Amino acid sequence: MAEIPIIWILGGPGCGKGTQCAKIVEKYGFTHLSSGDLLRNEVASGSDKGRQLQAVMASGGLVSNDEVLSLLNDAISRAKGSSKGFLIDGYPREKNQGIEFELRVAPADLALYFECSEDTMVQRIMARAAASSVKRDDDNEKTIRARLLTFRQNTNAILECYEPKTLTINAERDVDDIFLEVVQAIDCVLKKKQQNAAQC
Ligand SMILES: Nc1ncnc2c1ncn2[C@@H]1O[C@H](COP(=O)(O)OP(=O)(O)O)[C@@H](O)[C@H]1O
Ligand SMILES: [Mg+2]
Repeated sequence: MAEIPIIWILGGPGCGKGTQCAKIVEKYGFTHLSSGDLLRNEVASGSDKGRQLQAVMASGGLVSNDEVLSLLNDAISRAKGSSKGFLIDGYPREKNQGIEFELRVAPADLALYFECSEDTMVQRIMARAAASSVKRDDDNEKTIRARLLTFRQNTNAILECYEPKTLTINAERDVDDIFLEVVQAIDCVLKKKQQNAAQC
C-alpha cells in the first residue's frame, strides 16, 4: 500500500465531502470509499446487522468502529490490486478510528478537512435532500442536529492528533475554488510518493 496514496476526507455532514470526492475521482481515478455509503449499503441489504446499524444511524450517533473499519478494510482489500489511490470519505469520525485504521490498514498520507459553518451545512443538507429522489433517513432536522453534535464533540481531537498531515480548507467557497486547493495538496502528496519510491 505504500506506493498509492490514502487520503482521509474530513468534515461535518453536508460540508461538501462527496462533491469534492467526485471531482477527485474524475481527475485522478482514485477509489472513493464513503463510510456512510458502505453502511447504507449494509442497511439496504436488509440483514440483521443492517437493522442494528440503521437504528444507530437514525439517532445521529456513531456506529461501532469494528463495523465501520471491517467494511472499509474489506472494500480496500478488494480494490487494492488495481487502485491508484484511496479516498476515505467521512472517516475517521473520532480519534480512535484513525488510530485503528492506521494500525490495521495503512498510514494515511493526507487528511483534507473541509471547514464549514453549521448554518451552511444545514442549508446544504436541506438543499441536497430537496433535490434528491433518494431520501436519506438521517436528513431530517432532528437527526441533523444530533449528527452536528457528534461531529462537534469529536473533531477537535482528530484535528489535534493528525495536525501534521491535515490541511484545513475553507469549504464555504465555490466548488471549483475549493477544488483548486484540493488539487495542489494531492499533487504534493503524489510528488512526495514518487520521490520516496525513487529513493528506495
Ligand atoms: N462548495 C459548495 N458550495 C455550495 N454547495 C455545495 C458545495 N459543496 C457541496 N455543496 C452542496 O451541498 C450538498 C451536500 O454536499 P455533499 O457533497 O453531499 O456533502 P457531504 O458528503 O459532506 O455530506 C450537496 O447538495 C452539494 O451540491
Ligand atoms: Mg457524503
